Amino acid sequence: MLLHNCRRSASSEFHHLFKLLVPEKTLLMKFAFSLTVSSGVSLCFPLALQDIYNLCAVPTTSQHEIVRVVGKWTAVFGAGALSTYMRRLAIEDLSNTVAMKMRIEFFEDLLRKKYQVFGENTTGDLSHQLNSDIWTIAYTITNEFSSAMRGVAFFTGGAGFLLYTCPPLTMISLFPMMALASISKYYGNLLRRERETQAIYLRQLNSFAQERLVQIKTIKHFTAEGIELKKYAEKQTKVYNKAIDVARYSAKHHALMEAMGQNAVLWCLGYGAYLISTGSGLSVGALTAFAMYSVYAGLGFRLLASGYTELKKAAGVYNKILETKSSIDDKEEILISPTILPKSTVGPSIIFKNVSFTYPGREIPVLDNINLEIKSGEIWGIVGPSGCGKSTLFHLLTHLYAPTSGLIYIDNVDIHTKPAWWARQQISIVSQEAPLFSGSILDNIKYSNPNATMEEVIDACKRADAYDFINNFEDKFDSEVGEGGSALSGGQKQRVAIARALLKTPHMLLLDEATSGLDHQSEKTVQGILEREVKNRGFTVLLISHKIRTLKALTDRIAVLHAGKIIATGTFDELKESKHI
Ligand SMILES: Nc1ncnc2c1ncn2[C@@H]1O[C@H](COP(=O)(O)OP(=O)(O)OP(=O)(O)O)[C@@H](O)[C@H]1O
Repeated sequence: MLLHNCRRSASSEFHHLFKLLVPEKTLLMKFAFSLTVSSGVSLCFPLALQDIYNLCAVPTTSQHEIVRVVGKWTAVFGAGALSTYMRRLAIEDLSNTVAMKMRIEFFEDLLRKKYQVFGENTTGDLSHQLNSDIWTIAYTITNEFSSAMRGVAFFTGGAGFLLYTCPPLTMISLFPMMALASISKYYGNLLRRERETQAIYLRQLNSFAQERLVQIKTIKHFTAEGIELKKYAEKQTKVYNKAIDVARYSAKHHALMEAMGQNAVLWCLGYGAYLISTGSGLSVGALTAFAMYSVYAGLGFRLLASGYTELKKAAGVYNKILETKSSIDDKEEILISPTILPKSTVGPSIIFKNVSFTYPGREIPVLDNINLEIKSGEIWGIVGPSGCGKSTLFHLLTHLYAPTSGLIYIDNVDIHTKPAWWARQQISIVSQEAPLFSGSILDNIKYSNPNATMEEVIDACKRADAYDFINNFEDKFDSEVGEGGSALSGGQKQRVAIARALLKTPHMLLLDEATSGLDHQSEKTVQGILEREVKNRGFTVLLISHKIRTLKALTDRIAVLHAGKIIATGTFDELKESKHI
């Protein structure tokens, strides 16, 4: 019963895996055809040897006969070489096609994943799955599958020939193969378990390295290179030790397989020699072909066994990918080609009604029964001590998370009755980090509006006070910003981020401590830009700031948050009077 279940689960695992090949019908047909021909031709090799040996055994053989036999087999092996070429090409095409399609589909799945479920996997883990794991699967279901199929052909062809020509000899050469079967099964299971652990260690190493390289500046600031190197070396040693365990089992497996395979031939030849010596009628040519077929049968068995082990491993890796893939509930609708909204004359109203929120996996609510009514085009300040939930309010408005209870309205529309992009499309957010992508300044600015004209880009840059410094760069708008914008100063990065936010023609502007990471001069510049833009109105503004000057100069009203609750709302002067700010 247990065995039956194991077989059933292995076949359903493989079924999942091979479904990946189904769409590639043309390539599969090329592959199947070339595999059949090349395996068939390989199986003929011992027959060719048998022919030649038999010619040698007859001293009166004519030269013409030798040329004819050699010519016939040369043509057969020529066709075999052609089919091997086709098979290799079809396999490579298949693996790369499967990997390409899987990667695009997986990447799309990641982009569709709701932000709130994203945090369950580290980025290192995801990029390992996207690159390495998908390649392992694509490679295995093509290359290893091809080897396993050749194994089937060699084993059945070889064993069939043996049985047909001399059953007693067959029993002798197949006996070591029975031993091989149980050895392979034992080591196959052991290796699969060990390799799974090895893959986990490798992923941990990958995630660690990726995070450290992203944070290289922090490492340098804390002169922590030595500590990080030690940690990396420890993790790498764990990977190495596991790899050696795997290698040890694998080496034992191969050594036993080799010894058994050689013994199969040796015992078979020995017994064959005995049969010839007893005058049984067995020819030297037939014995040679027989010995070669027993090699084929052994080799076929070996290919089949290792193909099976590798396919099981790939099935495990594929299961992990299927687990990472989002369920329907974890996905959100995405815009394939973003549409830019027309400029609004006045921004929308925003209402938070009895909104409470607890982060997934946490128990204590971060926001507790928030009620806020922001009128169309108003500028609101959000203030409160660190950790009181100010940024979380923005996360809910931009639909990155859904409230645990309560409703959020934009222009009297409950945002959760709309796809997530509906709210995001109307919002531009400028935060402390100014996250940029590697690429040119122009790429980064047009990120919010890929169809913008150069005039619109220049206008946004002028409004963001970025035009002059961009123009002073040697490559102007084509200048590279470096990874994460590392080739720009903090103030320049922030101004590029503001230009990008403005080019989107937002209906709502969310400013999250947009100037707090800057030096005094840059802060003054960026502050000035924001004051100018915010005063221009045309959008509703929510701004998180600790700066009294900003709050006084810009806001119509302010909400004071404390431990996730709104404890006061009013104008700057009212709140000053009541000593809330
Ligand atoms: N992704 C998250 N998962 C779990 N808890 C989180 C997450 N993000 C924030 N928190 C917690 O929620 C609380 C509010 O965080 P939030 O970033 O909203 O505070 P804030 O008022 O903006 O703080 P600051 O002024 O320091 O930026 C904090 O206690 C924080 O630890």
